[in-house]
Amino acid sequence: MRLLLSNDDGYLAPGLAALHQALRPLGEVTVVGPEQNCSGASNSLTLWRPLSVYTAANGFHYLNGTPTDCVHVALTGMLDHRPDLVVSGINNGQNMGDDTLYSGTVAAATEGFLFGVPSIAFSLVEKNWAHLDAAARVAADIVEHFARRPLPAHTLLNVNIPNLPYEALGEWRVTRLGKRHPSQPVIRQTNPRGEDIYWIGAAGEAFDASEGTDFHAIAHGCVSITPLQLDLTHTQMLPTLREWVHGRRGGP
Ligand SMILES: Nc1nc2c(ncn2[C@@H]2O[C@H](COP(=O)(O)O)[C@@H](O)[C@H]2O)c(=O)[nH]1
Repeated sequence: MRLLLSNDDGYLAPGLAALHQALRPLGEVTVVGPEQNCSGASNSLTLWRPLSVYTAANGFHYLNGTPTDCVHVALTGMLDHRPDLVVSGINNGQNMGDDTLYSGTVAAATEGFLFGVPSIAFSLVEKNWAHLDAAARVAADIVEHFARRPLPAHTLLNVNIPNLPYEALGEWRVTRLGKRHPSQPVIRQTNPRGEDIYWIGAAGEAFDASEGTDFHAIAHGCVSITPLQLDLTHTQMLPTLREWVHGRRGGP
């Protein structure tokens, strides 16, 4: 297999190194990661300045842009081949429910998906890498299974892995995204120059963690595998909106 790896915690992050180490035996692995931590970067693309690509001593490429930039540049300007799989992570923390909208880790995989390459995002649900070795083994198990039984090109998977020793991990569960309550309010402070500054508050607690969700699977020690799609059309609203539009008086 030929794999393209990226992440959003930065090219020096332990999660990327562990993922690379775990996937190397499965084929040819190219790494293109962001120079900085881009957590929360979502699908942002850098359009207002050029990007520069560098190569670290360990052979990882990195660029002064976002996770989406990394995969975009790799697929359209660096690689002389189309990878069999784009793999993003292993994220330092969970990407469940609404997190997936803000996540740079998911965004890197999404960019591969948009270019027609099957893609997988991996996140270890608790920060600070306690059982990163176990998460890396799970990532290799899933990629190996994909190699044996490929999924269609239009595959985008969001995988969350419990923070547990490998032997304590439960089954792989196919899940849907749960939902969170809105984020906590910002934290306002004053800087040394007397100006207000704001820290984004914590993510909201789970609102829908019912059976079948990613939250539920993780709460039961299982690996959560969620298939994602990108069509944001709110189809259930279409009839209501048509009525709303056609209900205009004297309108065209
Ligand atoms: N509102 C907040 N959201 C948070 C916070 N920490 C994490 N998050 C959410 O999780 C993802 C992390 O994903 P990443 O792949 O971008 O690292 C992030 O995008 C948010 O959705 C937080 O403190 N507050």
